[in-house]
Amino acid sequence: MFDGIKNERNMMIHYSVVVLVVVFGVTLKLTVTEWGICLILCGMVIALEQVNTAIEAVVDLVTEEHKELARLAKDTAAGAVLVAAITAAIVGGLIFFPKLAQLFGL
Ligand SMILES: Nc1ncnc2c1ncn2[C@@H]1O[C@H](COP(=O)(O)OP(=O)(O)OP(=O)(O)O)[C@@H](O)[C@H]1O
Repeated sequence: MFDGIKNERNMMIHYSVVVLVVVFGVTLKLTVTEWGICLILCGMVIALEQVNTAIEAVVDLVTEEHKELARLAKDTAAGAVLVAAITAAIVGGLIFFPKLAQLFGL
């Protein structure tokens, strides 16, 4: 599951965010639907990070030369993780910000 320092660091960041989501989710009393959405998004980001790691490994296995297709494969896989992470952050904000604002009376 954890391969390489950078990938291990990325996974630790993802799992730290999951812990924060669970802590804030319990504190702010998310509904079942909100829990479902948050868990799907967390799972999507972590799964895509694993696919990204797999694609990097396969590319490095196939060639160590500098090739356009290798660059395309790695950058597209990394881009997929980024798109998922940005989507998760936006949807997480839509769920958590109104509850936080209400909690702090804003
Ligand atoms: N064989 C290659 N041919 C062409 N470009 C490459 C190749 N290997 C890596 N690159 C380029 O260098 C960047 C960094 O490659 P590296 O193998 O270090 O991936 P990485 O930093 O672990 O990836 P990421 O940060 O996207 O998860 C890639 O995103 C890609 O643009």
